[in-house]
Amino acid sequence: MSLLADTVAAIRPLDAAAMAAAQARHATLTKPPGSLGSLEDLGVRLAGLAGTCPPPLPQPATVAVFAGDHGVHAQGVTPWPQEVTVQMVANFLASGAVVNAFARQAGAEVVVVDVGVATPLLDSDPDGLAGGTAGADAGSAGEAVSAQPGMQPRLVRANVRRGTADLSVQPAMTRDEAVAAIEVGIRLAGDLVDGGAGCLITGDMGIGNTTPAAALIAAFTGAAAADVTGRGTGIDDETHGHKVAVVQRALALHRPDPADPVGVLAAVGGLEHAALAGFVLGGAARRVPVILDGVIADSAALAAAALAPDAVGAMVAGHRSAEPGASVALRHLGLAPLVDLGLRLGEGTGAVLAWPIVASAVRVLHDVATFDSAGVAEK
Ligand SMILES: Cc1cc2ncn([C@H]3O[C@H](COP(=O)(O)O)[C@@H](O)[C@H]3O)c2cc1C
Ligand SMILES: O=C(O)c1cccnc1
Repeated sequence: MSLLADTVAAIRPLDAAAMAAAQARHATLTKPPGSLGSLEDLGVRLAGLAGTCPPPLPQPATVAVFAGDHGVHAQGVTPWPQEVTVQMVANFLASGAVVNAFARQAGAEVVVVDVGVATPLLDSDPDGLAGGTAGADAGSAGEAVSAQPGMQPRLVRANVRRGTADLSVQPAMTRDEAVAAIEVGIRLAGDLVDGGAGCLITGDMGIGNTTPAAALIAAFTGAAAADVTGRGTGIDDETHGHKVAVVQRALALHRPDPADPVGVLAAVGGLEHAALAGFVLGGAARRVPVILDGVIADSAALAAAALAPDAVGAMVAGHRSAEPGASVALRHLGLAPLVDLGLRLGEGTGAVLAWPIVASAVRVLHDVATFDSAGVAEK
C-alpha cells in the first residue's frame, strides 16, 4: 500500500475507556464539576487520543510552516506580489516573522517546508539552510528534524512543484502531485513525532492561498463561494467581488466531488493545503494532537477528515480566523476554536497562541489534587 493509504488505515477512533477514565478523574479534582468548561472536554478527548489517562503533556511542540505559490495569483485575487512567499520563507528562517516571535514566546520549534514555492531558494538564504531545490525528492520530507525548542528555525526541502497552475482555468495540480504533497506532510509529522514532538502545530505561507482555501471549503461543505471567500490579507469590495467570482468559476469548471478528496485538492487546492492535510493525517495516525491555525489549515483539515473521518479526533481548533470560511469549516468539523482574537495572518500564529491552553487542559489531569488527597470537603 502507499504511504497515504497506510496512514489512513492507521487512523483509529478515540479510546472510549481512556475517555471514561479522564471524565471520572475530572469529577474527583478540587474544582466544581464542569468548571473548566470546554477545557475538560479537550482533556478527555486527548486522553482518548493517547489511549491513556492522564494523556502525555503535548510537548515539545513544532510549528510546521508549509509554503507554496498559486497560479491563481494571476487573476488578481491578492494585492501582494508572489515573490513575498519566498521572501517570507527567508524571513521565517531568519526568525523575523510573527510566528517566530510567538513560537519563541511559547517555546515551540519552527520548521519551514518548501512544498511548492515558485522561486528557487538560494544558497545565500539566512543560516545557509536554504539550498537549490531543483530535483528535490518530492517523496521525502527532508532530513529528520528534532523537536527541541529554542533551536534555530530550519528548512525542509520538499518542493513538489514550483507553484500550482491557475485553478480558475485548469486543475491546480495533478493527482500524483497532490498525493506527493500530502505525503510530504505525513512524513514530516512522522519525523517530528520520532524526534520527540508531543504536539504538532500547523502553519502556512503562500501569497494567494486564501483563494484555494475558500474553494476547498465550498467543495467540502457545500457552502456558497460568497459565504466562504474572505478578504485574505486585505482587499477592497471590488477585488473581493472578483475573488468570489474566481472561486465560483473554479467550482463550476471542476465540479469537485467531496467523495474524492485527492481530486478536490488537485483541482482547486494548493500544495501547502495538500501537505497540511497530510500533516494532520500523520499526527492522527501517530495519535498526537494537531493544532489547526486559520482558514488554510481549516480547509486542509476538511480534506483530511474526508480521507479519514476519525482524524478529527486529533484536531484541535487553535483559533477562529476572521476569514468567514474558517468558521464554516470548523462548524462542519464539529470543532470549537480555543482563541478568538480577530487574527487573520496565518503562518501558524493563532495555533501557537493556543498551544499553552491545550497543554493546560492536559496538565490539569496530571497535577490537580483530588478532594480526597487535599482534604477538601465535597458538596
Ligand atoms: C507580509 C505577509 C506575511 C504573511 N504571513 C502570512 N500571510 C498570509 O497571507 C497570505 C494569504 O492571503 P492572500 O490570499 O490575501 O494573499 C498567505 O501568505 C498567508 O500565509 C502573509 C501575507 C503577507 C503579505
Ligand atoms: O486565516 C488565516 O490563517 C489567514 C487569513 C488571512 C490571510 N492569511 C491567512
